[in-house]
Amino acid sequence: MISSTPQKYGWRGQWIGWRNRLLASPRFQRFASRFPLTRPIARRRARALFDLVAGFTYSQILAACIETDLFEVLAEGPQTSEVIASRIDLPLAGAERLLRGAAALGLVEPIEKGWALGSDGAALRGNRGIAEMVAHHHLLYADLADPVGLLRRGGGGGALSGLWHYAESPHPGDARAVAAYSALMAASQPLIAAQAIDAYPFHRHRRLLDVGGGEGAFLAEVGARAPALELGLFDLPAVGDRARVRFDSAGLTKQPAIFGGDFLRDPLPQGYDIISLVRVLHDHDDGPALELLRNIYNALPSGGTLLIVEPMARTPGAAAAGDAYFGFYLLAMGSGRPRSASEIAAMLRSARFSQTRQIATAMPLTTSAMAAVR
Ligand SMILES: CC(C)=CCC/C(C)=C/CC/C(C)=C/C=C/C(C)=C/C=C/C=C(C)/C=C/C=C(C)/C=C/C=C(C)/C=C/CC(C)(C)O
Ligand SMILES: C[S@@+](CC[C@H](N)C(=O)[O-])C[C@H]1O[C@@H](n2cnc3c(N)ncnc32)[C@H](O)[C@@H]1O
Repeated sequence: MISSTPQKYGWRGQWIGWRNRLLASPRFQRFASRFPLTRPIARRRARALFDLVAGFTYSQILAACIETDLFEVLAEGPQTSEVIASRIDLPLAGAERLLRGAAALGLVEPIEKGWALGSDGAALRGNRGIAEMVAHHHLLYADLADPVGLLRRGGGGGALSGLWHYAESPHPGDARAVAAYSALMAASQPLIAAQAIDAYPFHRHRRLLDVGGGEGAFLAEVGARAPALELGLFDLPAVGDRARVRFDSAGLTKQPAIFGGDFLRDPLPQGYDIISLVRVLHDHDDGPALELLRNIYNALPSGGTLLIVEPMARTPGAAAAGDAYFGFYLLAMGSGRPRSASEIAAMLRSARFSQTRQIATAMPLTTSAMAAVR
């Protein structure tokens, strides 16, 4: 065990110590909750702390709404408790308990003689990918039942890692193994693609290669927005096969080229003036991540662009998503970590890229972007 030697952290450390002693004092808390000027602040902070303590219950109420298809039922219009109970296949008491809980969270709304979809329920329903994410969270939830154990083990080895470890298995070509994860990624891709397309001028390029492009959901969206762009996709062979099926039915003007291989071992195809890495870099530990960046550097022409799109750590206003959610998600997955924009920029420089620049996106909570030039 490392002994904690007293250290001096300057005036900021002293201020934090004084502030924390005050905030922890029951007498101060009692005073602040009663004094009219501090009462709103005390209530707000208590509410935020309560959400932190009880948030897993809220998530499970949401999971029950998704599993029972409650939002779909309410999207047809307001309904009585009795009708809802029969439609979502719960006893009346159970349905009413769920409806009350969901109403408290803004997901549904009580209305005369019944219930309607709430405003957050409606926003959530508008993004199908979120429902898919919620539905697969039972895997992460199981892994997080023992968070300290997970941290001690260094992550992985649990329910979530089983979903994606095909990529590191000795036979990563198994169609069944890749199906669930690839479908999940494709379903959640619209959340990401729309922001990347709004933020980055793809039409200025001629040929785009999406590395780790999954089933091709990202390319299909970019292709629809920039039809002159020639498209290519690189992923494991079994995943590429799934992309072929999607492209066949997507009605793109030109069929994208599909390359099957291992981006850590095989050379990437050349002749593309932009390569994208969408939700890929953060899946990998630093060593393989740097290998991948070097592989991309070697494939790009001089002046070619690498575009990295993924949630990033320490993003102002989105640190809870980057550092807390994705930090622990990737821990449970068993490899990778969310990196900050400056960490990614440093990795890009060690892979000999230049002109790294962050690209502002509309929703950094789920998507940040960075470009660099060979
Ligand atoms: C109309 C009236 C009366 C008033 C209008 C007022 C007004 C302007 C309201 C705004 C309403 C509005 C437009 C709301 C919009 C809400 C939105 C866009 C909400 C979006 C929420 C997004 C969420 C919750 C996203 C969640 C994403 C998750 C959990 C993603 C998980 C991704 C994973 C696990 C990816 C894994 C990839 C891997 C494996 C790590 O590589
Ligand atoms: C998190 S998914 C992202 C998929 C897609 N870009 C998206 O955002 O929906 C990571 C992708 O990288 C692929 N992948 C992982 N390891 C790989 C490897 N060594 N070689 C090629 N592709 C790999 C996976 O098959 C998967 O499609």
